[in-house]
Amino acid sequence: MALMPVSDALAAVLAGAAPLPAEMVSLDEAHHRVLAHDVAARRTQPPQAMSAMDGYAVRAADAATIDSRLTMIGEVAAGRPFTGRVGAGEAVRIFTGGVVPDGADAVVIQEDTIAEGKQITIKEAAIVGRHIRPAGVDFREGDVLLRKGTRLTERDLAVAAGMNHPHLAVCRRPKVAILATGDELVMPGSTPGHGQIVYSNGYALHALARSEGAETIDLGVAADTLEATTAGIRRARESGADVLVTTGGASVGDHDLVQQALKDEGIAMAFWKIAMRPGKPMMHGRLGTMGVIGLPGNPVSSYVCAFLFMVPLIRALSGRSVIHHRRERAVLGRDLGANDQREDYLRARLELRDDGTLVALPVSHQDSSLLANLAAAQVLLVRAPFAPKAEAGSPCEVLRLPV
Ligand SMILES: Nc1nc2c(c(=O)[nH]1)N[C@H]1C(S)=C(S)[C@@H](COP(=O)(O)OP(=O)(O)OC[C@H]3O[C@@H](n4cnc5c(N)ncnc54)[C@H](O)[C@@H]3O)O[C@H]1N2
Ligand code: MOO
Repeated sequence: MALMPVSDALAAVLAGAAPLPAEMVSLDEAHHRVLAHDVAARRTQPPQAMSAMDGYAVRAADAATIDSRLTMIGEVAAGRPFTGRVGAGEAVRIFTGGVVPDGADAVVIQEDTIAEGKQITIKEAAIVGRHIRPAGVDFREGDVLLRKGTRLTERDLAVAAGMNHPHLAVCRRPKVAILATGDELVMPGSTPGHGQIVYSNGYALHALARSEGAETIDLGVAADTLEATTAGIRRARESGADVLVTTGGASVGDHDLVQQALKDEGIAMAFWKIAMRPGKPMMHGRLGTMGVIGLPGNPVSSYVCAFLFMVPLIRALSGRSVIHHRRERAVLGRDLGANDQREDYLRARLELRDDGTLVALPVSHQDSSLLANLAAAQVLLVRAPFAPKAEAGSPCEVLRLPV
């Protein structure tokens, strides 16, 4: 049976994944949240022309020559404007952030003056506009500086504050419930019995989902029975999860019960098995409004499929305008043989050569159980189905893994 291409599988996972409803949060809570609407400035910044330096506000024509003498008629500081007007031969003491008084068209910094009482001697010629920030030079009321779909950086929070928005409308965080399966799993720190394996997948899945802005719900590990797996699925639905991510039990073995349990619960299955390595037995469907991603149990398969499918889904539900991983160009660090029908995602190290070239060096063992080289890799090197053999130095495409 032909396996589903990765791009079709991703399109199926994202089909109908609309941004979750908006909620208002304070700026303190808005870091890394996703804007639900465009945000326009509520004020002009700076609202009036302001001094960029400490010195004297003058008429440039009066201070155009060295040793010009001016009379100081007042003072302006940030927040305390001068109400008068600067006339011929006059200067006003001004500080950084002070409103430039009427009549003045330049600021002479104090290092370029000699002050004796109210007499100011100019030691550096003034230039019209010098050291003045014109009104609106940063932004004007109504300017849209933050767009819907933006994941807010700390710099975005500062600009939102500057635009006078104490709260922002952001999309609700997706709730992602994570259910592991497997009788053989024991928790880190315990002493595994013969044939037992230490549970690891969930740690990467929770952290990855949270770093993408999801709220995660830990459904623990279900034993390899239909009852336990079904109970886990039901708890996901009761918790109001937007997405259920299962890991393990996805393949064809007698103890691989996830698909059966999902079917018994009435899943509308979109696909099972994709043309991808690692990750062939991945499945996806919908249980009512809850999206379901059934990840394979092999630790590398579980992580790589989560990175390729769960992450874009979380981004789409979060309302982000950019949801896809971006492929980068690199060159191969070693020869690779021809590929088969499965799109390959090879764990690789990334090196930056002195000439600026990025070199991707696939690790030699790509078995999907090997956690050590997953942790050591910086990128996934993507090889198309049936890609011919390729020599070291030839171009390739990589996806950077999160740091
Ligand atoms: N006859 C076939 N066998 C297999 C096929 C196939 O097409 N035909 N596909 C293989 C591929 S590819 C994959 S990937 C695996 C996926 O298997 P499952 O999803 O059923 O995963 P499990 O059997 O439950 O576990 C596999 C492996 O991973 C360990 N595991 C599982 N969960 C965790 C966890 N949370 N933390 C750490 N390790 C975990 C588990 O102990 C197993 O060693 O199927 C192949 N077989
Ligand atoms: O798809 Mo499996 O992940 O190759 O081992």
